[in-house]
Amino acid sequence: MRLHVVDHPLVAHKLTTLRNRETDSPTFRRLADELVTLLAYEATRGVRVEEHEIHTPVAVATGIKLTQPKPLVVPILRAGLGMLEGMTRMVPTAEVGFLGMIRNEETLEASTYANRLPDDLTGRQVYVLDPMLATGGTLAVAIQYLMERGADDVTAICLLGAPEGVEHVRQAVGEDAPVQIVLAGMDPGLNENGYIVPGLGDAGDRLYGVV
Ligand SMILES: O=P(O)(O)OC[C@H]1O[C@H](OP(=O)(O)OP(=O)(O)O)[C@H](O)[C@@H]1O
Ligand SMILES: O=c1cc[nH]c(=O)[nH]1
Ligand SMILES: [Mg+2]
Repeated sequence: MRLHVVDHPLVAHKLTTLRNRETDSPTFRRLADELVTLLAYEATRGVRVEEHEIHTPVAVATGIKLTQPKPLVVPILRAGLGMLEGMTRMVPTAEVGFLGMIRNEETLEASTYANRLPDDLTGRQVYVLDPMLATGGTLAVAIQYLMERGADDVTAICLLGAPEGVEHVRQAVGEDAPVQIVLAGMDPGLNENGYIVPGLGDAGDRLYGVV
């Protein structure tokens, strides 16, 4: 499993504004959207492509195009929905499937309440979207499920992570798993409620104006 924390001043600048408790929901949504487009650039370096011949107005040229089957993008509802548009803007031909997951705020265990994915994920390259990687329980369950269903390459794009969460996912999927986590930032840890510190609070509530 590979971890990539994006090191770029624009990403850090947008993340700082995103964290600020004074940032309102419309601005939070716009920043999450902008951040995912920047992260997508890094996260898709390994997207599968094949040679593709085209005719320019001047000559024949060999370039590349995305291969079939298309990449599959899976936002984890609710908060992951705030990253979907930014991702599909970068990879417009991707197919989109959905997982609805909720973390029990007492036990911190994740459960799945919605599942709308293609029947067969054999050999699929999957991009999972979820802004927060806290204890890692949610992402570990999601990635394990996608791989059990046949996905053979999974990249999780998250805005913020904590070391405990990354290690939990690593333990769950295994060191050699074809899994990559791309983060805009890694925070020092979690508080007693399983929230990322300093973090940005509840990503879903902030995206969708829940006070
Ligand atoms: O790493 P974990 O400890 O599992 O926590 C992270 C999860 O918690 C948040 O979702 P939440 O359960 O609050 O659902 P929501 O998207 O509906 O807000 C977040 O979007 C992740 O899915
Ligand atoms: O810090 C956290 C942890 C879990 N979910 C969130 O939205 N934020
Ligand atoms: Mg939430």
